[in-house]
Amino acid sequence: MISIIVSGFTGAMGQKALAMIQAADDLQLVGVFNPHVTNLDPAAYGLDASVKVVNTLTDWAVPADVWLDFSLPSGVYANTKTAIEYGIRPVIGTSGLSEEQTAALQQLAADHQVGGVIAANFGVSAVLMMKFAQLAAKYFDHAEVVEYHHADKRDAPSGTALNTAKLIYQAQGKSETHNPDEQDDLGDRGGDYHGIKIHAIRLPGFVADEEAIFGGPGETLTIKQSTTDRGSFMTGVRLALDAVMTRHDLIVGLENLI
Ligand SMILES: NC(=O)C1=CN([C@@H]2O[C@H](COP(=O)(O)OP(=O)(O)OC[C@H]3O[C@@H](n4cnc5c(N)ncnc54)[C@H](OP(=O)(O)O)[C@@H]3O)[C@@H](O)[C@H]2O)C=CC1
Ligand SMILES: O=C(O)C1=N[C@H](C(=O)O)C[C@H](O)C1
Repeated sequence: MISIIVSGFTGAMGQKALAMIQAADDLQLVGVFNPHVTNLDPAAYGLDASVKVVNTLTDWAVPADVWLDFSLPSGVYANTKTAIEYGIRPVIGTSGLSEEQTAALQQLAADHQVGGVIAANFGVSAVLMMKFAQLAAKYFDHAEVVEYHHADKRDAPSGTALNTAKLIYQAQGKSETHNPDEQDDLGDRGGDYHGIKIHAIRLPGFVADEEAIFGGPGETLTIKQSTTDRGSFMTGVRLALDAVMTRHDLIVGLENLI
């Protein structure tokens, strides 16, 4: 039995995670966390009386095997740090951790011998999209990333888009160059990660799509994945929940598990 705390439990992904845990015989929900909730009665959220509802990280008092986090970029670092300090294995889906924060958390996890996973995307199609983009980047000097998300998404670019740009940059081994005469009066050319432009679309109707577009002399290559149901992320979450039980390091990227 794996005991789990779900952080960000009132959100879209938190709710999917609760449903997945409640449907599994070998997973047990022991706590939920959101600093903004004031009602600490589990019944108010349709949860079993044994589940602790917590709204502060101070003096964390709910022991668990795993801290599953789908919260917000503003809170994810403190949440993960607290989990590790209390010996709770972090499985982090929340976007927005910087490279410095990720490195600091990996060091903290190593110091405490706590296993964990940080994954920009738990979807198999997105993980493959990133792997294929990494491969294509060796053959193309120019790429742009486009991500399409639901209108409620609070952060931009998506963690997946940023991670894709990072992988492309690492594979190319150099920053991309652009037409020096380019003019961008309205910011239409998007965000910039070492010259790789990132464009973020926010529209109702989308769940999460990401694409990497490569261009070379006389040809282009588009690698695109589409998420049509958040339930698809739960396959990867389940993989991570099982994996962290036997790991003693903090793994970054689901591709390093599958
Ligand atoms: N890795 C992956 O595969 C996926 C990752 N994500 C990422 O997961 C995160 C959540 O996405 P989504 O569920 O759609 O977003 P939502 O905005 O629906 O949910 C976020 C929830 O977190 C709560 N919250 C706010 N601050 C904190 C905090 N410090 N600690 C704990 N909970 C907090 C919010 O409460 P309140 O409303 O009161 O502020 C809200 O209920 C995002 O970063 C998103 O990018 C999403 C899908 C897949
Ligand atoms: O907010 C979302 O919805 C998603 N967020 C993650 C991200 O920022 O990459 C993963 C996926 O794109 C869905």
